[in-house]
Amino acid sequence: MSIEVANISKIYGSQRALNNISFKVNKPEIVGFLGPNGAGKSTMMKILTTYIEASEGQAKVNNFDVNTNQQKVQQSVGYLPEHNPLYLEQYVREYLAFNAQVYGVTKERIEEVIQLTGLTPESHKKIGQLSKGYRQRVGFANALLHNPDVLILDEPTTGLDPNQLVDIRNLIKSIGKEKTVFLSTHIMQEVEAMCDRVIIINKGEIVADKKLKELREGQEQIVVVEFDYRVEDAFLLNLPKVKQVVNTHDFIYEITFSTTEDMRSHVFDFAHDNQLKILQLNQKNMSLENLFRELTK
Ligand SMILES: Nc1ncnc2c1ncn2[C@@H]1O[C@H](COP(=O)(O)OP(=O)(O)OP(=O)(O)O)[C@@H](O)[C@H]1O
Repeated sequence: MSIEVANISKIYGSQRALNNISFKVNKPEIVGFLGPNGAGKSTMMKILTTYIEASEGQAKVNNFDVNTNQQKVQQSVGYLPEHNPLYLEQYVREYLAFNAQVYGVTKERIEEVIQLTGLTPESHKKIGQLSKGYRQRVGFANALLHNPDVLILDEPTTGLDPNQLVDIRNLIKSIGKEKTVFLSTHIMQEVEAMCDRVIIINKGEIVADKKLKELREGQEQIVVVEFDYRVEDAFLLNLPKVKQVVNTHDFIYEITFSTTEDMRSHVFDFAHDNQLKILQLNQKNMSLENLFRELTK
């Protein structure tokens, strides 16, 4: 087992930031740790990376106890903290070389992680000269330096532009084929795009632990369609298996179907038959969003 958390609590003064949390993560697996602001995500990650100690309970990473075997835990984990502490005056290679020394890794490995994280074109620059996305890549490169089995990423894509978002997501997905990735986020699309499983935390307690596949199965589906013209909601209710139609904006409609079968082709045919032009047509998996709203409100 890569991560094993048993009855962990963390108390700050009079506040219980984590309350009796238990979960396990296998290898290879990408698990999204999802929760609203202040839910306790970073606190849990800091405990797993030995930055802080839990008040109660036990946690193991790569079978090493975070309290009694901190060094082994640190060797097993690559950590990308929420506020990545980079030295802006240092050059990319200089920064990585410094940390490589700490871990005792080779120069070849530095070049390997630079390549792996797509840093090559920017690797001659000072960290302060890099865009946010590239700084994030430096954080990734740093977390990967010692080739850890477990990656703990605290909100790895916050503040990235859509292109960099896609690159970093792809990077995480490819890493997750071999390693354990435990990443926190409060963005549901992030979980849907990358994760095998989601653990939802609210006010320091786990409120859901589910495989994404399970969530997708047996649930309803929403198709978002934009026409070039206003359509009566009631008219769209003639679509097969339709449950609800909501006109969310101008000519944009969210149509809920009580099936997991991809209904976009039916919407397309419907538009064609009724001389409507489609300006956008997307499938939205609402199950995670519904679950999140229900469990964290
Ligand atoms: N060092 C600290 N001292 C006191 N309270 C703290 C400390 N660190 C965190 N907390 C509190 O613990 C709770 C959980 O915080 P945490 O940072 O773990 O949440 P989070 O889920 O990561 O939030 P966000 O999504 O906003 O980053 C919050 O109420 C926070 O104010």
